Parts: sequence; C-alpha cells; structure tokens
Amino acid sequence: MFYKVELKKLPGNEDLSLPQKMSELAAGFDLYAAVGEDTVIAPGERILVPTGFAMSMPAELEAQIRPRSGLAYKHGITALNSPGTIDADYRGEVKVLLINHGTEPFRLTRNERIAQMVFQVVPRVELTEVDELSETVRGSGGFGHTGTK
Ligand SMILES: O=c1ccn([C@H]2C[C@H](O)[C@@H](COP(=O)(O)OP(=O)(O)OP(=O)(O)O)O2)c(=O)[nH]1
Repeated sequence: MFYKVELKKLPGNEDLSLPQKMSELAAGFDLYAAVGEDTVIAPGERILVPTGFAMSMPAELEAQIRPRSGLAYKHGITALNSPGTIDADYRGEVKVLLINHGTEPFRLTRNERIAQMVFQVVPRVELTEVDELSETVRGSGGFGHTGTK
C-alpha cells in the first residue's frame, strides 16, 4: 500500500532536515535532532530530543520510533521506550527519548540522525468481554513452559 503523510517543520527549524530514507528500500525514515550544538547525554542519563517537525498521517497508520543500531553499538545510545508509538491523531512535535547506556558522555549535534521512524498499519480491533475463551493446545502455558533449548 502507498500512504501519504504530511510533515510540518516547526518554527525555528527551517535549517533542519525532515525525516528521510537513506536507501531506496530502507524501512525507516531517519530522524534528525533539533538540539543546540552542545547537548551532552551523560552515562545513564535520558533526554527527550525534539525533532523539529509534527505530522499528520492516515487514520489506519501508526509510526514507531526505533533506535539506530550504529548509535547503540558504538555509543550505547538507544531509545528508552522502544518502539515509541506515534498515534495517528498526534499533532505535537515528534520526540525521541534517548538514553545513554554507554560509559562515556555522548555529544549530540544539531541535525544528527538519532533514531528512525517506521510506519505500520494498525488493525481495527474491538474488545469484547466474555465468560469463556476458546480452547487451545497451549492453554495458559507460557514464559518458557516448553523448555529453553
Ligand atoms: O517516542 C515517542 C512516543 C510518543 N510520542 C508522542 C506521540 C504519541 O502519540 C504521544 C503519546 O505517546 P504514548 O501514548 O506512548 O504516551 P503516554 O505516556 O501514554 O501519554 P498520553 O497520555 O499522552 O497518550 O506522544 C513521541 O513523540 N515520541
């Protein structure tokens, strides 16, 4: 399916890149940090990083904010609430909750790519309360009940 999503740059971010794919078939659109030049994330610290844009997407979509593996591998920087959920009715600035799991302070520069945004179709679901659930072979087994090897 093909969907159109509208992006709006927020005031003061005219210089900033809008989300973009770095290769033709990339799943995610990279997100850019709308920070000043000297934002430092100390080891163990979490910060909410603005991206400088808001968006409007079709009602059946959500957007997931996911970490970039390179930042995670090289610096221990990841998205704390991964995957973050952007609801279709959200019109505020998209933000990325980063945490530094590394051992060194991480300097974040303006317009640096900090995370990626992947769109998904959300099925329409209606929840109904019942007295009995349908039976299955698994039943209530879970959390490793089949063993670990
Ligand atoms: O990584 C994220 C996660 C969320 N949001 C925005 C968009 C989303 O639609 C809204 C609410 O997110 P969520 O439902 O995860 O937050 P909540 O803690 O349940 O807050 P709320 O009561 O506002 O729904 O915050 C972001 O910008 N980045």
